[in-house]
Amino acid sequence: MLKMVQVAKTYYTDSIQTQALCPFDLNIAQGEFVAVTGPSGSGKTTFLNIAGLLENHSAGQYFLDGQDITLLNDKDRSKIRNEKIGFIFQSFNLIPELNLYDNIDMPLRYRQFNSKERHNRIMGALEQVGLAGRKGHYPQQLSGGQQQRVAIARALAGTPSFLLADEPTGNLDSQMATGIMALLTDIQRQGTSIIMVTHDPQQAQQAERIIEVRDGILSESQRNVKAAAIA
Ligand SMILES: Nc1ncnc2c1ncn2[C@@H]1O[C@H](COP(=O)(O)OP(=O)(O)OP(=O)(O)O)[C@@H](O)[C@H]1O
Repeated sequence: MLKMVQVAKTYYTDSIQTQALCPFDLNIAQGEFVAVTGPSGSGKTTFLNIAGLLENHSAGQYFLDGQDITLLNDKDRSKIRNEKIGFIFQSFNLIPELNLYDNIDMPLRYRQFNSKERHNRIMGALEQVGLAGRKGHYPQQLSGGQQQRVAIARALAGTPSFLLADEPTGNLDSQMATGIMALLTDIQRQGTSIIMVTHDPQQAQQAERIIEVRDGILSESQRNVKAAAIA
């Protein structure tokens, strides 16, 4: 599904070069749950931005579902980003002026779905996160955990190849965080791959694979046999 070959990232600012990511190879298969950990400034966000096509890599090749992303222009990259990648952020990133239904509809409007198809996708996703009854409510009428569920529904409604989650429980108390982790595990078991950046070692342990980033170097600890066995 996702294949990176000798991908690297260097930032050039004035006369300063920062090698944010050293060349690495990575394969992630359909349905895998991968946690990305590492200290502040190690390169996690850079990795996530490259995987999510929000930033260009400066070397190497990135294949998504067999397609070489490296060769695409900005317009085609945006299209693939919208169709194949679902984003979940620490701060939910819902639009306060829109109700839950319309929040989920927003990215679908950029796709070629008719209104019935969009409706079915929105309601299906809301049901999956247990909030179908709240579709007319606004984000501020929901708890933090519920808002993150809506953000997950928004990501799922587009049936992406994978979800990219950046500290998805960073703004939640531990009970809500547990609920969100259970939901993500459920989604992964249904076949959607998840790549999740987390500072929380306990959360990382719930993934099947743990990638650690240190000073721009990616390394993978042994497959998490326990999580894989439970899955
Ligand atoms: N736009 C940029 N221009 C120049 N350097 C950058 C840029 N973005 C990131 N860097 C540098 O690249 C390195 C990796 O940064 P990155 O944000 O990926 O780390 P991180 O692991 O996500 O950190 P945190 O956990 O604090 O968010 C850092 O040295 C950072 O200063």
